[in-house]
Amino acid sequence: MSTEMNPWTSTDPATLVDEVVAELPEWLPAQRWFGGKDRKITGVRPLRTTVLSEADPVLVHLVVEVEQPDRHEPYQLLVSDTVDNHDATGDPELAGRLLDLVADGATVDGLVFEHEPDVELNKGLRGRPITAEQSNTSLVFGSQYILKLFRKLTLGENPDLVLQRALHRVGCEHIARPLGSITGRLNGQVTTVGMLQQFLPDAVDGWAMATTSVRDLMAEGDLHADEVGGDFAGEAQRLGQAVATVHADLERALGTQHADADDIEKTVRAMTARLDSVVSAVPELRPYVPALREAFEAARDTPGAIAIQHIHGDLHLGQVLRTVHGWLLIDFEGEPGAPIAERTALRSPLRDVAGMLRSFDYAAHQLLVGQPEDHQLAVRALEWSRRNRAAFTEGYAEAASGSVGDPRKRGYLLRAFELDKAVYEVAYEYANRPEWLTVPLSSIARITGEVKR
Ligand SMILES: Nc1ncnc2c1ncn2[C@@H]1O[C@H](COP(=O)(O)OP(=O)(O)O)[C@@H](O)[C@H]1O
Ligand SMILES: O=P(O)(O)O[C@H]1O[C@H](CO)[C@@H](O[C@H]2O[C@H](CO)[C@@H](O)[C@H](O)[C@H]2O)[C@H](O)[C@H]1O
Repeated sequence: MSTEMNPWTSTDPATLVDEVVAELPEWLPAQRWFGGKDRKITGVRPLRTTVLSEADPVLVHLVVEVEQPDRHEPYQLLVSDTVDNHDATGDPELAGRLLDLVADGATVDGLVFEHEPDVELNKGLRGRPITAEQSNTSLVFGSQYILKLFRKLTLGENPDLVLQRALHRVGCEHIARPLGSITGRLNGQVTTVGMLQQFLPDAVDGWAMATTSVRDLMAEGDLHADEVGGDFAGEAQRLGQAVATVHADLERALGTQHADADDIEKTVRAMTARLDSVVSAVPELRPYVPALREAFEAARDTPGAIAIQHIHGDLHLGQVLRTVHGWLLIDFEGEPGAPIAERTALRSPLRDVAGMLRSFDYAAHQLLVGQPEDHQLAVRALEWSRRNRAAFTEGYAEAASGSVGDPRKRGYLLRAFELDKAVYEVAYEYANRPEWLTVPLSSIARITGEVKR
C-alpha cells in the first residue's frame, strides 16, 4: 500500500496508536466483525499495546476497549504505519510475521505465540484474509494454514480453541487440526487472541452445497427432490453421522453429566426469557408467543434422563466443510451474541441437532425471499427441507454412540430447541439482515401450527 495515501504522521509506535485510537469510533462501525453497530460508541481506549516491530515498518498488536452506553468490550487490531486504514491484517507481508512468530514460539512483551506440541510450521509465507462474511478475521497462508484472529475478545481461553484441542487429543477426524495459538493477558486472565489451524484448500461449505441443491430442484419444476441430480440427502445423512461422531468425541474428551430437574427448569426459563426479550424488539413474533411458550414448557415432559456435555453451540450449514475425506465442523465459539458463561456451559447435544435442522429449513426457503408467491416452489422447498432433515437425523441416529441416542425419540425437547433457535434467528436477522426475517418467522408459524394439530 502506498505511503502517500497513509494519513499517519507518526513513525513511532506510541504516536501511531494514539492516532489510530482517535479514529476508531468512526471506523469500527463500518467493519463486518464489529458487534456493536446498533449503539453509539462513547469512547475507545487502548488496553494492551504490543510492539511487534519498532520501525520499517511499525507493527503493533493492539487491544482496545470500546465503550458503548451499556457495555465495554475488548477488540483486537493489528496496526502499522504503512497501511492507511488501521488494519494491517490486509497486508500479506505483515500478516506473514504473525505466522513466523507462531512458528518460532516467540513471546513479545507478554503476547505468547505458540505452536502445538509436535507441530513444525513453515515460515516465510504471506497471509491473505479470506473474503467470507465473518465475525472474526481469518488469514490464509499458502494452502496450508488458516489463522483466525478473534476480533471481539472473550476473557479467558476461547472455547473454539479449547474444544478443538480436546477433540484433536482424542483423534477426532471431523475437525481441522489445531496447529497453534496466540494468547495474552487481559484483565489478569490468559486470553486467546488467535488460533492457527490446518487449512483445507478443497473444502466447500455446507451452505453453498445445500443451496446449490435447492436451486437445482427449483429449476426442475416437475421433478421431486429424490429425482434431481443435485440431491443432497446422501450428504445430509453423512453430515448427521459426522455431527454424532463429534458429540461422542466431545463426550469422550470432556465427559458428560445428566441434567437434573433444576437444569431443565433453568433451560425452560432461559428459552422463555429469550422469547420475551426478542418479542419486545420484533412485534411480528407476538402472534406465536402462546404456542412458543407451550412448546418450551413441554420440554419438561421429555421422558428419560437428559445428557449434557460440551457442544458446538452454533451449528449450521455455514459451519461445516465438505472435503474429499468427509465433513468437518469448524468454529466452536458458540452463538456470537451469547454471554461466555452460556457458551461454555454443558448443554444437550440436541441443541446442535436442532441448529442443523433449522439450517436445512433456511437453505430450502432462502431462494424464495423477496420473490412473488409461488405455490409450486413453496411445496418444493418444504419437500427438500423434510427430505434432508430426515436424512440428517437418520445419519445422526446411526452414528450416535454417546449418551444422546436417537434424536427422534426426544421429540418435545428437539422441537423446543428448534423453536428457541428460530427465536434467536429472528433477533439475528432483525439486527443483521432484516430482509431475511421471514425465514425464521415462517418456520415458527409452520412448526407451531403443526404443534396445534
Ligand atoms: N480449516 C479451514 N479450511 C478451509 N476453510 C476454512 C477453514 N476454517 C475456516 N474456513 C473458512 O473460513 C470461514 C470463516 O471461518 P469461521 O471459523 O466460521 O470464522 P468466524 O468465527 O469469523 O465466523 C468459513 O466459513 C470457511 O469458509
Ligand atoms: O456463522 P456465525 O457464527 O457468524 O453465525 C451467525 O450468522 C449466521 C449467518 O451467517 C446465522 O445463521 C443463520 O443463517 C444461516 C444462513 O446464512 C443458516 O444456515 C443458519 O441456519 C441460520 O441460523 C447464525 O444464526 C448466527 O449465529
